[in-house]
Amino acid sequence: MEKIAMIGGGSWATALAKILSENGARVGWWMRSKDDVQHLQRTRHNRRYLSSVAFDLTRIFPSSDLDAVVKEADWLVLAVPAAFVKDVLDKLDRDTLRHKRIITAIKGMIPGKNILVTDYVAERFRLPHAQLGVVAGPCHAEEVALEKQSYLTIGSPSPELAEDFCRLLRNRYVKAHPMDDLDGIEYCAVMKNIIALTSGIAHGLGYGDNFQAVLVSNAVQEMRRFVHALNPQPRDLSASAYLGDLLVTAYSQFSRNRTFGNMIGRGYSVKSAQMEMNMVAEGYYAVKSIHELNKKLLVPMPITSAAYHILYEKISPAVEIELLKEKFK
Ligand SMILES: NC(=O)c1ccc[n+]([C@@H]2O[C@H](COP(=O)([O-])OP(=O)(O)OC[C@H]3O[C@@H](n4cnc5c(N)ncnc54)[C@H](O)[C@@H]3O)[C@@H](O)[C@H]2O)c1
Ligand SMILES: O=P(O)(O)OC[C@H](O)CO
Repeated sequence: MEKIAMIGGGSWATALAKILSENGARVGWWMRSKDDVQHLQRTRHNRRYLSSVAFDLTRIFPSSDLDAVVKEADWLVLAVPAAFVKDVLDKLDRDTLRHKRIITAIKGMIPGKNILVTDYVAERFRLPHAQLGVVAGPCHAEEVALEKQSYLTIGSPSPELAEDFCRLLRNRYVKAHPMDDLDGIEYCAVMKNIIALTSGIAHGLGYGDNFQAVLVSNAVQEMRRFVHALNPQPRDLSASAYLGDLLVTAYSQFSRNRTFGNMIGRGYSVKSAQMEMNMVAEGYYAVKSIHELNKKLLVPMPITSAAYHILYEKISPAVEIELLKEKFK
C-alpha cells in the first residue's frame, strides 16, 4: 500500500484525498485546524470543503501533527495555497524529505521569492528535481466530488515518478498522463489564474462572451511569450495541461479566480472580495510575482499588467479594461 502525506485541508486536498484513498492508498492527512481534524475523524466528512464526500477512516488518517504525517509517508502531496506553503514547509527539518517523492498540486508561486513551488522545495530540502512532480490539468475539486470525468497531467523530469503517480490517480472518472515539462506546466498554471481573474473582472464590468473569447485568445499568446522567455523549449500549448486548464478556470462557475475577478469588476475592494470567499484566489498573489519577475524579462504582458494595476495600484477596472480593449486583435 502506497503511503501518502496530504498537506492541506482545502478543496483540492479533499478531492485528491478522495481519489487516492478510494484507489487504495493510505493517506495521512495534515490540516492546520485540530477542530477540523476531530470533525473529520468523528463524521468522515471535511466540514469546510466538499463536505458531501464521505471518507473511509481505514484509509485516511487526519492529523494536525505535520511531522508525524510526513514521517510515515513515501509521497508528499502539497495542496495548500502558494501564499502559505513556505510557512508550512519551513516547519519541517531539511532532511525530512530526503527519501520521499514530492508532488505539488499548487498552482501558484512563493510570494516574495517569486519562484515556483518545485524550485523552492528543491532548494529548501536540497532535492533533485527528479524527486519532484506537479499535478496539473483542468480539474475542479467540486467536479471530482461529483465524480465527473476529469483529466490530470503529472509533470516531472522523471518519467518513472510521473507514471507512478498517474497510476495512483487513475480510476473510473480520472484519466492521468505523464509529461516532462515541469516548469512550463507550472508557469502556465500560475498564469491561467491571472487570466481567469481578469476575465472575471471584464465580466463583472458587463463585457460579454465575445470579449472574453478575444481576451482568452490574447492570453494564450501572452502565456506563450512569457513561458518561452523563461524556459524556451518546444511545447504544444493546446494540450489540456496548458490550454485546458486556462479554459476551465476562465469559464467555469466553480472558478475561484474568475469569481474573485467578477467581484472586483462589480466594485468590491480586494479585501471585501477576499472576505466574501471561503476560498483562495491564487491569481491575486500570482499577479504580483509574475509582474515582479517580468521586470527583468520585459516580455509584453498587457493582461497581467492590467490585473496588476487594478489589484495593486488601485487603478479603476473600467479604465484598465478599456485600455486593454484597444490592445487586442
Ligand atoms: N480547488 C481546485 O479545484 C483546485 C484544482 C487544482 C489545483 N488547485 C490548487 O490547489 C491549491 C489549494 O487550493 P484549494 O482550492 O484547495 O484551496 P481552497 O480555496 O479550497 O481553500 C483554502 C485553503 O487555504 C487554507 N488557508 C487559508 N488561510 C491559511 C493560512 N493563513 N495558512 C495556511 N492555510 C490557510 C485553508 O485552510 C484551506 O485549506 C491552490 O494552489 C490551487 O490553485 C485547486
Ligand atoms: O478555477 P480556479 O480558479 O478555482 O482554479 C482551480 C483549478 O486550478 C482548475 O484546474
